Amino acid sequence: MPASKIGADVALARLDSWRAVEGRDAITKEFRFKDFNAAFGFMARVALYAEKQDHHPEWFNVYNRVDVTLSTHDSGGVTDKDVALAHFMDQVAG
Ligand SMILES: C[C@H](O)[C@H](O)[C@H]1CNC2=NC(N)=NC(=O)C2=N1
Repeated sequence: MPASKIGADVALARLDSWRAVEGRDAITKEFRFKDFNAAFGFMARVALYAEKQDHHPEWFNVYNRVDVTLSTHDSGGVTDKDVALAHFMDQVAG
């Protein structure tokens, strides 16, 4: 049973410094770290959480930068699962 869609606007009201994606029901944030090691450590921790939650980010990494987009593919938009993953990412990023 896919999670029910809440939409980007509701999700953004529960989060800090995430943004809506143009033309798609998704949320996005650019994380910056001191170096590649720190960026990859962030991705490694998030990856384990994502796997445990069976809910995975769309992300791009170059050096100390990790650009993240979250949406629930099975539900066709943003759900509570994306909010939970976004909160976890913000905690890990510090
Ligand atoms: C089969 C597997 O449970 C599903 O494909 C999961 C995997 N991870 C997922 N991640 C995200 N972001 N959205 C999904 O709908 C989703 N579905």
